[in-house]
Amino acid sequence: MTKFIAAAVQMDSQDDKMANLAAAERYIREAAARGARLVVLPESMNYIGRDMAQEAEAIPGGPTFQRLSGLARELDLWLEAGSIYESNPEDPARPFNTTFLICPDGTLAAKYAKLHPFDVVLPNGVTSRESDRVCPGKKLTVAETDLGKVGLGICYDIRFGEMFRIMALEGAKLFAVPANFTVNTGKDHWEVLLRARAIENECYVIAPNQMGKKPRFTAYGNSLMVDPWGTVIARASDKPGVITAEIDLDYVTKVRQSTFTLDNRRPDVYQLRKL
Ligand SMILES: NC(=O)CCC(=O)C(=O)O
Repeated sequence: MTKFIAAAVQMDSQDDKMANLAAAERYIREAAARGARLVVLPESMNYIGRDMAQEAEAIPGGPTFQRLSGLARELDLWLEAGSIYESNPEDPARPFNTTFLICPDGTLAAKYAKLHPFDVVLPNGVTSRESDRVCPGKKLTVAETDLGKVGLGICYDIRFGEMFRIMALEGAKLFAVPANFTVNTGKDHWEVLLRARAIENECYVIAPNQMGKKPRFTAYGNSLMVDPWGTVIARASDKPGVITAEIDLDYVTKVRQSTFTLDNRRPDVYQLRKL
């Protein structure tokens, strides 16, 4: 399928998992009613609080996976489930922050654990040490779907251009980047980073963000969908909700055949290495 509708869901998730899942279900149903074949949820969609380890679940198999899998099957769509905390048997106190893609038949297509924990000291004095509470993943993930190859990243990952370039070289034409991006950084960096990743890799970017006050910072909202030319094709308001836009994979080819940023690289002079 070269043309389809995709949706990004902006949420204000808090520490009530049942309420977050009920909200996600409402938005997924709304996206399906608006014709979406692919729905992308934000980072930490089912829980934002201080007990990450306690709230961690198995993927697949856990209750959040089961509920979302049932919805993907019922609504016959691809569901990129934002991220949840995934149980980590080797270090139970530090779960993974994992995003996962569910096929329309309800099975798991792919999962990806955030590679880059949000370990920063922000200009407003806020310090984040996600790696104290979350175990970083160890591999990149490009999911095969009947909508094309989808490269997966989570929030702070968007700052690491190498990762997205490698996924583009592996065939991704679309990146799904669920986020819980801060207001403090987001006002200057969010849109610029998303558009840069889209332009330099000539890919669509679907980036649903959290909004509202969280325990450690306020989330920026402004969920975006960007096309391979870098044009913003959908932007959320300052409320939770669904944005949709048409994805046209032929347009990816058209842009790639105009600016040639993937073809005109100079691997004889510099190279990206995946270890
Ligand atoms: N949840 C995150 O990874 C936050 C990333 C963020 O806000 C940033 O500025 O980067």
